[in-house]
Amino acid sequence: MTLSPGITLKGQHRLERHVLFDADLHIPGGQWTCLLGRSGVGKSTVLRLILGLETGGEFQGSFAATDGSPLAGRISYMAQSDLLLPWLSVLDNICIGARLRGEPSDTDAARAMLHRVGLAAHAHQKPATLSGGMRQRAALARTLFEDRAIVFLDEPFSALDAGTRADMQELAAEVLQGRTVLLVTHDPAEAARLAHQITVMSAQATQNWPTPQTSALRQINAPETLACQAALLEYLRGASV
Ligand SMILES: Nc1ncnc2c1ncn2[C@@H]1O[C@H](COP(=O)(O)OP(=O)(O)OP(=O)(O)O)[C@@H](O)[C@H]1O
Repeated sequence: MTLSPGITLKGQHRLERHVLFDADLHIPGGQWTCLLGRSGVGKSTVLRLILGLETGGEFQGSFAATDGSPLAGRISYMAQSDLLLPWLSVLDNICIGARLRGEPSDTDAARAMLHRVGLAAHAHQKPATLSGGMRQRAALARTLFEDRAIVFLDEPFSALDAGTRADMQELAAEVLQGRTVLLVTHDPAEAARLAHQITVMSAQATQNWPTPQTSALRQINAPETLACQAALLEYLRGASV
């Protein structure tokens, strides 16, 4: 795999007449950055901006990969809604990226990924026959299967029960090792466990929060993980959008 670049973004995003956020983001290459902040502050908008998708507003500023090459085509994206195509089987949804690019897809590898997210027995079902958590795991499998240098995950574990969530965090950390990951989450415990960098976003600024000294992926019950989680939660409860 080629080295995963970092991303910088600096500027102001306006929605109609008001400033939604003023951001100065430095996302390090090859690491996990967890982005937190109050609902509606613009976390998903940051992802959509960098992806070149519609945001409903206007951005004045710039963003770029730190290696100077275009970002287009190097990012895989898992949105909050699973975006599974209802007329395709789960397995065909996993392979959709290759199919859209006109490339052959490695069905065995796709099946192996489905196995890893616990959906091997559901490969030929349509998304509508799955539970919300199963659909989210199918979307995660599709994103991991894309094998890109940069990965954007927007609340990817939000529909999962606690045990499955911990399992999927570990799977994603393993598969995406060395990738540049930008994870939007509302869960301080998730950030404390997974992040190399924690960034808290408000309307006025983006600021980095101290991560534990230990290396990610951290033990859920390690004292430094719990301390980071508690301090972050306390801060977020007091933070305004
Ligand atoms: N396509 C759009 N058109 C107009 N406004 C939009 C559009 N997408 C998002 N917004 C608005 O931009 C603001 C930020 O939305 P965004 O989804 O980025 O927030 P968020 O921090 O990710 O929220 P949450 O944590 O609830 O997912 C909200 O006020 C939202 O209504």
